Amino acid sequence: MDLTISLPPVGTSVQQPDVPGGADQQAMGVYLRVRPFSRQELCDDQDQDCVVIESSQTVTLNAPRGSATMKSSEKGVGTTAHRFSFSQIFGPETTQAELYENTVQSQMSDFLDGKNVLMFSYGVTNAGKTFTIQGTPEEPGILPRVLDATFHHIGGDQYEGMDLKPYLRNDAQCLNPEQVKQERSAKAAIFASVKEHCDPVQASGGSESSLSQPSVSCSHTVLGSHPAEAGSSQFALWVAFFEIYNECVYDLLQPALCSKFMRRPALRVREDSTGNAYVKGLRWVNIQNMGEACKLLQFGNKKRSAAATKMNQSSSRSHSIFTMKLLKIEGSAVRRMSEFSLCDLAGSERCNKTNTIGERLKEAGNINNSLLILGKCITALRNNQTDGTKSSYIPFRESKLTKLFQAFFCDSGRASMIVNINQCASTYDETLHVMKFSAVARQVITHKPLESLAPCLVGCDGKTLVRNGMIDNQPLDTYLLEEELLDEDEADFSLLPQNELVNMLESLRTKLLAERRRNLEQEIEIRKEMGDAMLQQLMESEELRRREVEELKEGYQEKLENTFEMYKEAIKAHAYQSAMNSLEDNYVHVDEFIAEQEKVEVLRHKVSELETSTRGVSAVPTVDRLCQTEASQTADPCNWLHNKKRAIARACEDMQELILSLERRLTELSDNLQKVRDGFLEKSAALRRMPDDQAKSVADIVGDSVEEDTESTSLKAQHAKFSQPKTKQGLFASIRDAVTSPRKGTSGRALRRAVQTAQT
Ligand SMILES: Nc1ncnc2c1ncn2[C@@H]1O[C@H](COP(=O)(O)OP(=O)(O)OP(=O)(O)O)[C@@H](O)[C@H]1O
Repeated sequence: MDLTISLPPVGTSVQQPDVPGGADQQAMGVYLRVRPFSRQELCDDQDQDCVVIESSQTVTLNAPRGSATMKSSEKGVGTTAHRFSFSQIFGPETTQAELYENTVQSQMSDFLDGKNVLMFSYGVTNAGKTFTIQGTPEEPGILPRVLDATFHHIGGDQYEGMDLKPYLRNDAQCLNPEQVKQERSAKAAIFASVKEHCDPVQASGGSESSLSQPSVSCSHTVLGSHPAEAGSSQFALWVAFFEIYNECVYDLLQPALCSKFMRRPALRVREDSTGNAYVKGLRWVNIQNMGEACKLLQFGNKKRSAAATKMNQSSSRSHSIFTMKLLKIEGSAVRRMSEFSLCDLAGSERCNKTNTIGERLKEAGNINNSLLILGKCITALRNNQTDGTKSSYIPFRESKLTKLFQAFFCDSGRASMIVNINQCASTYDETLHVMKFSAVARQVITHKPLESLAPCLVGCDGKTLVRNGMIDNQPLDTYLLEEELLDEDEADFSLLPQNELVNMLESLRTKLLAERRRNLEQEIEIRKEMGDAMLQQLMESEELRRREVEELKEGYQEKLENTFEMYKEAIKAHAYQSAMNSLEDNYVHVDEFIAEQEKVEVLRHKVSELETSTRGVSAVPTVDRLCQTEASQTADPCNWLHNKKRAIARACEDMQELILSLERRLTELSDNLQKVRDGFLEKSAALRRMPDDQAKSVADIVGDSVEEDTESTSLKAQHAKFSQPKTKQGLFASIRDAVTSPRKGTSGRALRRAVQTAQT
C-alpha cells in the first residue's frame, strides 16, 4: 500500500512538530513497538539488522539485500537508511505491563475523567498488533489492562441496575423493566455459550479484578489522582465488540445464528443529530467484573474473521473495535459518559507477499482501501494543521473505519497509535511504508479532549428525558426522536419549550450553515477529483484506442503482405508446374525433330516447284509471299491451296454481292433519270406557256435538272465501261482493280468472269 506521503529528507530525524495551540493541543501519540524474532525467523536468516533502535525516540531502518528499497537505491532512487522518530519506542524486550504503563495510562486517566479516547494498532501482518491489544492469558495486552484498571477505578461503586444504557453515539437511554430483563437474558446467553471454553479462574467473575492473576501486575497509580467519588456517584461499564470486515460492520457480540449457513447481518453506520457516527443496532453489554469481560472477549474473538495466511497462522482479516462506555450515574441521572475504543487494525500486507488469492485477495483489497483512506485522512489533517490557510477535504466519510474515528480526530476525543513492526528482512518494504505513515501521523495535532457533557438521556421509547443533566418539566414523551428530528415534515417543534426551541433553532441554523459549507467544499472537491479522474481516464482510453488501432493496422498489413506473398508463391509454383507439364507434352526427341525438319524442307521444295509451275499465280507477288510464308508453316501444301481457294471464292462472292448492289443502284438512278426527263419535258412545255418574269425560276429548276442529267450521263458512261470486255489479266490484279476503284475498274460481270476463270 503506497500512502503517497512526502517525507522529510532521508537521514534526518522527523522533528517533533511545533504545537501552535499550546497547552490544549498536543501532537498525536505515536508509539513504536518492535516485536522480537521468533525461533523460525532466526532459522530463516531474517535477522539482517534492518531495525536499529538508536534511542527511546529514534529508530533507523536499513534496507536488506534483495529488498525493493535496496534495488531502488542501487538505481540511484532513494537511500538504504531511513530514520524515524516516535513519541516512544519499545524494543523487543518490552513487557506488556511496561508498554501499558508508558502508553495507555495517560489516556486511561482521560477516560476515567470523562473524556473520549481512541487507541489503535497499526502495522503489517504478523507484526504483533493483536498481541499488543489483546495479548495472551499469560501476557495480557492493553485491552484487558484497560478493563482491569476501569474496574479498579469503579471499585465498590458499581451501578447494579442495568436500566441506564448507552444510546446512539453520545447519549444514554433509560430502559424499562422489560428491556432490562431482555438485557440480562441476552448477557446470560452470551456467557452460557462461552462457559465451557472459558478459563475457570477468569470465568468465575467473582473478583472485580480477576485478571489480576500472578502474571498480570497492573499499576493503578494513575487512578489515584482521580478516585471515584465514593458514595456520591456510581459507574456502569457497557461494552461493544464489532469488526469491520470487507467494509461491512458485524457485531461480534450477537448470539450465534441458528444455522451456520445463515449470513451474519451487517450493521449500518449512521449519524446522530450532531453528526457523530455510530453503529446502528450494535449490542451493548453491561459488564461488572473482569470475569465477564474475559468471557465477552472470548465470545467475540471466536467470531472474529481470522484466517491462516502465508505470514501468520491466525491473521486478523478485519479491523476489530472494542469500545467501552463508562457512565457516571448520580441518582437516576447520567452525569457523564466517556468512551474508550481500542482498535486492532487488520495487517497492511501486500497481496503477493501473503499469497493472497480469492477471498483473501478481496479481504486484502478492502483492508488496504480502508487503511489508505485512514492514511489520506491523517495526511489531510496534517496538511490542514501545518498550513493554516489550507482547509482541504478530509475523506473521513469514505470508509466506515474513518467515519467512526472522525470524532476522535476532530473534536471530542484524543487518538493515539501504536505502530507494530517486526524486524524481518522479508517484510522490510512493507515495514518501511508503515513507518512513513506513522511519520505523518506523528505530525497530527490533537486537541485535548473536553470533558464530555452530560449525555442526553432518552426514554425506553427513544424520546428525550434529560438534557445536559437537567430533567425537563415537560412531559417526557413530548420530545422528539432523532429520526423525527431528521424528518422535517413530521417534527412538531411547537411541543418544545420556547427557550429550548430558540436555542435549538440557533444551533440547528449554525449546524445547517456549517453542513452546507462542508457539503459545498466536499462537492467542489469531489467534482474536481471526478473531473480530473475522468479526464485522465479519457486520455488513457484515447491512448489505448490509438494503440489498438495501430496494432490492428499493423496486424492487417502483415496479414495482407503474407497473403500476397502466399499468392505470389502459389502463382510461381503453378507457372512452374504448367511449364513442366507443357515441356512433357511437347517433348520431341532431337532425332525426330531433325527428321521432321528434313521433311518440311522437302515439302517446301515441292511447293516452290508447284508455284513455279502455276502461271499467273506466280505473277501475284503478294499471294506468292503469303504462300511462301504459310507453306513454311504447314507441312501439307495441297491442303493449304484448298484453303486458299476457298478463301478466294468467299472474296469473289463478296465482290459479286457488291456488283449486284451497284447494279441495283444504277437501275434506281436510271429510273430517276427517266422521271426527271419526263418532268423536264413537262416543265419546258409549261414554260413556253408562262410569262417572262417566271422564266428565271424555271431556268433554276431547269439548271438542277441539267445537273441531274449530267450525273445520269456519267453513270451511264460508267455502266458502259463495266459492260465493255476487258483484257484478261492476273486474278489478284483484277480483284484489286475492282476493289480499289469500282467505278473506274472492270465491271462486276467481268470481275465475276475473271474469278470463275481462275477457279477453273
Ligand atoms: N512482543 C511480542 N513478544 C512475543 N511474541 C510476540 C510479540 N508480538 C507478537 N508476538 C507473536 O507474534 C505472532 C504474531 O503476532 P500477532 O498475531 O499479534 O500479529 P498481528 O500483527 O496481529 O497479525 P495480523 O495482522 O495478521 O493479525 C504471534 O504468535 C504473537 O504471539
